[in-house]
Order: sequence, then structure tokens, then C-alpha cells
Amino acid sequence: MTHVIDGNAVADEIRADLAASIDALEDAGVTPGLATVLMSDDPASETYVSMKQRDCEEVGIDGIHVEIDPEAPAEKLYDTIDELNEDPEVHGILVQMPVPDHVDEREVLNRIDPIKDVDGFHPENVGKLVAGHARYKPCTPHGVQKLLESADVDPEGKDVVIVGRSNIVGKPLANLLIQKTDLGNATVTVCHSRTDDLAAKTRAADVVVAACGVPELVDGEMLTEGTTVIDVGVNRVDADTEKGYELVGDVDYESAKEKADAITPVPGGVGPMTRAMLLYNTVKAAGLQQDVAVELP
Ligand SMILES: Nc1nc(=O)c2c([nH]1)NC[C@@H]1CN(c3ccc(C(=O)N[C@@H](CCC(=O)O)C(=O)O)cc3)C=[N+]21
Repeated sequence: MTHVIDGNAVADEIRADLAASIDALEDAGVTPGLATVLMSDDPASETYVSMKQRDCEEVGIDGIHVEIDPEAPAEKLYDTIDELNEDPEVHGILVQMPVPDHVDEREVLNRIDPIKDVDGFHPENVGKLVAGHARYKPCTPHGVQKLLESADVDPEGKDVVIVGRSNIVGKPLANLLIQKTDLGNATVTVCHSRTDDLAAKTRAADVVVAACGVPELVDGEMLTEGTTVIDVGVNRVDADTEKGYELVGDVDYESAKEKADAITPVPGGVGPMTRAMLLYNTVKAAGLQQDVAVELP
């Protein structure tokens, strides 16, 4: 039987552990604070940000939400970041991506104080991660590691094929998985839209991570019996449902499940873990900034 990896359950466990870390911070007089900034009217972005705010409330993190008119000048967002950088009650800042075209995404990432960069996207934090001493592991790659751990799949010595080379998932995940640490020591191949014979690569893998943003690209035909399949995709595709869309991953779930030993569903797989690891980084950020030692799950 294929093991369906329950991301909601693993995220719940992490949140419960984080609640204990937050209690310890409270005893030291510190309430972790997370600011989310949304400069978009995309319904998916709005949903994700409101979920992040709800998560904060659930575990005892102070959530601050700032909305900026997507038509406003870029300076408005840059000034907001400067203010949040200066605010001692804010330990983490997340600017929801994507930002409008007239905003320079790199300027946004560079502008966030690296100690408050709970996404782990600032070049200083990227550098630390690549050098093997991550301060904030990016939330989705970290969540993937925790899901593998929960399914008893130790990456050590395994052939992992990542489909996707983004700065937020593919590249940092490849870096984490090759490190000489727990949940590392894998042999990683990073595939992308120019990869020759993708199916030959995925068929040779022990673990396939799909993170390319193409609905249902990876199917059962591309997998060998016994593979672990992690689906990072969250694509809204038009469908005849109440909401007018359905969520599908980058994996064709039904056919992949026939081959996989373990597989993550969409929804309920990687998505909830991304949010849980954001809370994790926020708790870590509060501890670092307030000089309180916190135990993390
Ligand atoms: N600065 C920044 N940081 C991010 O981490 C970031 C971002 N920008 N921009 C967009 C992506 C996407 N992302 C998701 C997080 C959770 C779910 C999630 O919880 N999904 C649920 C279902 C959600 C639903 O029902 O629509 C699930 O898969 O079960 C999805 C997607 C974070 N992102």
C-alpha cells in the first residue's frame, strides 16, 4: 500500500511543538511578531496570506498585516519594509510574492533586514545556506525535509531528482539535501524545462520532488515502483466546482500513486508545511533578536 504523507498532521505536530517554544519565549518576556505584506489583489495570494495570519494566532505569534494598493508606487513598499525593519516588535517580515511588475523584486529581497528575513530569500541568508550554515532555511525546502523525515525516508545515499530550479524551492532544496547533515547526504539531480529526457531521470530516482509549476507534469509513466514522490505544486486550474477552480499539484496524483511507495497529496501535503516552517523561522527569529535560547522542533 502506498503511504500517503499527511502534511496537515505533520504541520500540526510542528505547531504544537512551536507553541511550547513560544511559551518559553513568553516566560522571557518576548512575544514573537510576524509582519506579512501583501501588494497584490490576486485571490490565491490573499488566501495564502490570510492563512499565515490565522496560523500565527493559533500558536501565539503576534501577526501584523500590511496591505498596499498594487497600483501604488514601488517606494510605498520599500518604505513599509524600512519601517518594519525598525519595529522592535516585528521579528519576521514576509513580503508575499509575486509583487507587481513595477516593483523590483530584488530590491524587496535586499531591503529586508536579513535577521528578519524569515523566508530566507535575502542574499546574505542564501549565502549562509549554500555555505552550509543556514540561519533561516527557506520554508518550503525545510518542509520537504520534515515530510521525508516523517515518512522515514532518510535522504542519505539516495538519488533525489528535483524537477524545478527556482530560487525558492529547487535551488535551496538541492543545497540542503547535499549537505553533510541530518536529512542531507543525498545525491541530487536538478532538472528543468531544458532537461533532455526528463522521464529517464525521474525513473532512476529514489525520491522525486516536483516543483516546476506545471500542473500534473510528473505522472506514473515517469516513475519506477517504490519511489517517494513529493509534490510541491499548488496550481489553481479552472474546474466545475463551487469555487470555480480546483487545486492540482505538479504530479498526476492518481497514476503516480500506483507506483509510489509514499506520496504527498495536494492539497494537504507540502502547502501546510510551508506555513508551519514560516512559524518555525519566526520563533527562531524572535529568539535570535531578543537573545533568548529557544528549543526548536
Ligand atoms: N514571500 C513569499 N513566501 C512564500 O512562502 C510564498 C510566497 N511569497 N508566495 C506564494 C508561495 C506559495 N505559498 C504557499 C503556502 C501555503 C500553501 C498552502 O497552505 N496550501 C494548502 C491549500 C491552500 C488552498 O486551499 O488554496 C495545501 O496545499 O493544502 C500554498 C502555497 C507560499 N508562498
